[in-house]
Amino acid sequence: MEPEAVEREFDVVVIGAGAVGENVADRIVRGGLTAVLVEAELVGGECSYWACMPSKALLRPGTALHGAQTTPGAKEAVTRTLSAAAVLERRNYFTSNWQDDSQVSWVEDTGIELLRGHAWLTGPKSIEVAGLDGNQHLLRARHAVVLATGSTPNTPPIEGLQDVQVWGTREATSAREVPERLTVLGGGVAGTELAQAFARLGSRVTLVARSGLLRNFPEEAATLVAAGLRADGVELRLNSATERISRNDDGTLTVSLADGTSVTAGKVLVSTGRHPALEGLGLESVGFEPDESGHLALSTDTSGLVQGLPGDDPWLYAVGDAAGKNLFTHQGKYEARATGEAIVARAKGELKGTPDDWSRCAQTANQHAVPSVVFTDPELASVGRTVEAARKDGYNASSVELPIQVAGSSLHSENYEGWAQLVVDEDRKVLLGATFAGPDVAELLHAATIAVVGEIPLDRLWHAVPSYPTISEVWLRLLEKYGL
Ligand SMILES: Cc1cc2nc3c(=O)[nH]c(=O)nc-3n(C[C@H](O)[C@H](O)[C@H](O)COP(=O)(O)OP(=O)(O)OC[C@H]3O[C@@H](n4cnc5c(N)ncnc54)[C@H](O)[C@@H]3O)c2cc1C
Ligand SMILES: NC(=O)c1ccc[n+]([C@@H]2O[C@H](COP(=O)([O-])OP(=O)(O)OC[C@H]3O[C@@H](n4cnc5c(N)ncnc54)[C@H](O)[C@@H]3O)[C@@H](O)[C@H]2O)c1
Repeated sequence: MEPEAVEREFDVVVIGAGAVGENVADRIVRGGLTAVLVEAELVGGECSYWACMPSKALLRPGTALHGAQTTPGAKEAVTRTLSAAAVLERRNYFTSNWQDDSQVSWVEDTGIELLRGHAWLTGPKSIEVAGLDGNQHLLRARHAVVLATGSTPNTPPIEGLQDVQVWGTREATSAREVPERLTVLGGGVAGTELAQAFARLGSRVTLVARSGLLRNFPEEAATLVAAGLRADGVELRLNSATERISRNDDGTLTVSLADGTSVTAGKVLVSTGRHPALEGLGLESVGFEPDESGHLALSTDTSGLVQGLPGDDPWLYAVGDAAGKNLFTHQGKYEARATGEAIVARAKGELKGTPDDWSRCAQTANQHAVPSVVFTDPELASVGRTVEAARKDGYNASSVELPIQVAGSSLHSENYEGWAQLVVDEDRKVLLGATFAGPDVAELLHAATIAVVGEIPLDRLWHAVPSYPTISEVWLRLLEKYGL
């Protein structure tokens, strides 16, 4: 006879120990409450093992090499190409060889209880866990349950896709070999980054996008990235719908496009977006049903509190990719810090209702200043609103843009090409957004994030003098062009 599962009680149950779940639990125990973190796979989640870290580890050596190759004096010293084996080895190092011991130690040292297994809700504040130890565990949350379950790749409606084996981003980022030919489906951030990474490692890459490349960014910036990919030999098949995928006798995969042409490669990477991982979580037991597409989506307030639950006990939260707002590790961790603070404050009776904007319990930056970097070469870094988004949101917005041509950029590398844009709220004379594209512009971004979050008036920003000779001098040129 199976032993009866024993119910254990914690102040907070966090489902999912990715970067986001870890940060919520950390804030909870720092606030003096108890937390259990339930994880079905590796502690550290997607970012550490199959997303940010391995993809950036695959990209960085190519960027470093290209940096040297475009700097006279250094380029003469570069006589060889990337060592794919060494790059993959370095990637293995950054994923800790897919072992989570160090993150488990951190969890334990922080005072968070870790439970390995698959969790689901059975009712309000009640969770069941199929433990990896073979036992069933029942958990009861005194104050809150946090869904930090991440996201799941979308499966595009392509005929034949279910019958062949393709790569998702997990398989690409953990690849042990570099395929001779690779077809990438999807012109978003993941597809663009991984197309360049594999091209620089030696694959012949074709990227198929049903519309343009990096459509969520200003066109001038995306065009520079497209040129960077083409220079690396990536064939871009833009505005090309994929109709069918089939396996050939030699094991290769042929992707047939709507224009009648086709692309054949040993591997096909499908990177066509992601949706919150909320299926199988027992959300039906607390009243949520999937939409027509079969997906569940939750709406959350600025503290991460799930909206639409019966009663007024604030107990269910969703953060990070699971909340579906901004699919970035840094923003998910920001949400986690705010949610953790809010749960503690509510438990202590210090927070009633919705938190004030810009307070420690609120994710206010989500509405104004989400930074993101596409780690291609050239890089694309942006924060806040594009001019179109600003106008759509009712702002009286203007923009100023320039190619990046300053002393710092010309010293940085030969034929440096970059582009920068500031988006200005004409009523308040503050920045609503900024975009930079070009080699090594990622580190310019935080200055823009500070300016947007701080709502620094432009006539005060004028006094923030960029050092000479740096690429940041483009700030001065942009403000001059604006009229200061
Ligand atoms: C290829 C790629 C590259 C990326 N690069 C970047 C980048 O450079 N910078 C950046 O900011 N973002 C990047 N992202 C996005 C980033 O990876 C995600 O935003 C981030 O991982 C989300 O963290 P999370 O904790 O919300 O989810 P996850 O990291 O997915 O963690 C969720 C965890 O929950 C667990 N889980 C799920 N369901 C259950 C359950 N029922 N019971 C128990 N455990 C469960 C999962 O096993 C998982 O460990 C990238 C994404 C991809 C795909
Ligand atoms: N550097 C970073 O911060 C980084 C890197 C990679 C991924 N990410 C995150 O991971 C998430 C997932 O990345 P992603 O690139 O998969 O998503 P994405 O939303 O950035 O791009 C998805 C792409 O797939 C295309 N697409 C969607 N359905 C399609 C279909 N049926 N057929 C063909 N194309 C289709 C879209 O047009 C789009 O170009 C992103 O939201 C991003 O936030 C971040």
